[in-house]
Amino acid sequence: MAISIKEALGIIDKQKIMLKKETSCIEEAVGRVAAKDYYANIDLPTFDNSAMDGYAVKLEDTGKEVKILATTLAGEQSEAEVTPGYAIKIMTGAKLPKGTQAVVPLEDVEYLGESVILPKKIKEHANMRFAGEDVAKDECIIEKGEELSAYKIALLASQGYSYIEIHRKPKVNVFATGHELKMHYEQLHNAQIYNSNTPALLTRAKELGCEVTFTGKIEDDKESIKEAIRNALDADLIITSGGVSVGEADFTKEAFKELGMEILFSKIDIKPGKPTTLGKIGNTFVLNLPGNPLAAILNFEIFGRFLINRLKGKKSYYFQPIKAKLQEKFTHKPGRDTVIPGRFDGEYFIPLQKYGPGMVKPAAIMDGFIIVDKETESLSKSKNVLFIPLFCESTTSMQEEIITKH
Ligand SMILES: Nc1nc2c(c(=O)[nH]1)N[C@H]1C(S)=C(S)[C@@H](COP(=O)(O)OP(=O)(O)OC[C@H]3O[C@@H](n4cnc5c(N)ncnc54)[C@H](O)[C@@H]3O)O[C@H]1N2
Ligand code: MOO
Repeated sequence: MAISIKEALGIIDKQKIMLKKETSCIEEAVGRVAAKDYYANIDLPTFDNSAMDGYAVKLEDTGKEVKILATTLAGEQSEAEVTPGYAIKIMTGAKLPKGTQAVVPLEDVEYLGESVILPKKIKEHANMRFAGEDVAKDECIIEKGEELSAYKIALLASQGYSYIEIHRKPKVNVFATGHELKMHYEQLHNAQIYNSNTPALLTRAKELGCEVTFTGKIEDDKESIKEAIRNALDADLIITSGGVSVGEADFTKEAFKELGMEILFSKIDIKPGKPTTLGKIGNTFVLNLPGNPLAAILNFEIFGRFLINRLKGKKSYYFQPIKAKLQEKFTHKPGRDTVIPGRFDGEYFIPLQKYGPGMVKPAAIMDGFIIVDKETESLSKSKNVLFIPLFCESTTSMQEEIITKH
């Protein structure tokens, strides 16, 4: 019996995942997932310091002439103290001398040689940066399960961390069977087609942070397929496409079955992709996607991506859709929850004009998709839809307004 999309995701959610760890230097850890919590070793800033090149002063000297007592540069520890009638010249980032109540920028004073005249208004604590105002010592800076961006790596570096414990990349093995398939570097003969699914799944899994292996083209007999599966069982996930429906001349399904694959689900109430199957042999997950290219890709984006995020050890692995408006009224044949690929222009979701399950181009031009509920017959223009993006970087071919105004 077919299960719903949510039930299928629920099954993936409940799986116990065996996560392995490794240590990496922080610069190599971008895109990886932290395997433990990291805490601040020091306050940031580490000491009170100046935000401007200027003069450290007392507030009571506002508008007065003060003598320049000393100069302090970044990296220096000044012994001098600010007292009434005196200012200490200070550079950006330099430790604030004792007694500082504000820093006045160089350009705001009248320079008289050995003294300066301060402005008529000085705010308490102006241009002063305080220890711990950015990061407080002992606060958690990276949580276990967080994906490491370049800027989280900067945060680790600012705390003196050189190495970080991360989860191992999920190992993914991608498979191709089907005697009509040729690789793009081979010669096509009558009624043959190029295998576009394997390159799609290989590169997308890589893009999502997996270590990917391609088990070349396998002979279309059961023993060869079984041998290839046995060789791939050190992977966390084997992905295949094709041979999941009811057609003849496909041994993929049988080969997995004979190797003891436990079926987690085998039919989903989804269009396209009803035959998408997830199983497990030992600790290796097996995702059998439909052969139809768009069906394979859309189902990979829903179930494969979700599973990979779990295999990466990410703590936030649920989809976070973007609320978009539907550009035009949309009609839908009720029956199955349906995945509609489309574009997102920052405000509107625009379904693609053509998107048959056997097509390749729609996946290349979509920004993401919406999933229309099986009982929904139509969605009105401007209706809010839940858009699931493929990529988060939002760019366009035309220059757009980027400044927010009142
Ligand atoms: N009588 C029925 N026929 C079909 C049904 C059904 O329920 N009853 N389901 C249809 C649906 S839905 C889909 S999806 C496909 C799924 O079929 P398979 O997963 O068994 O895939 P194949 O038959 O091997 O291939 C389908 C289609 O995709 C092309 N293909 C396969 N692999 C690749 C690849 N690596 N790169 C590019 N294209 C590929 C293949 O040539 C076929 O055109 O079955 C429907 N039929
Ligand atoms: O449901 Mo199939 O998976 O149409 O393409």
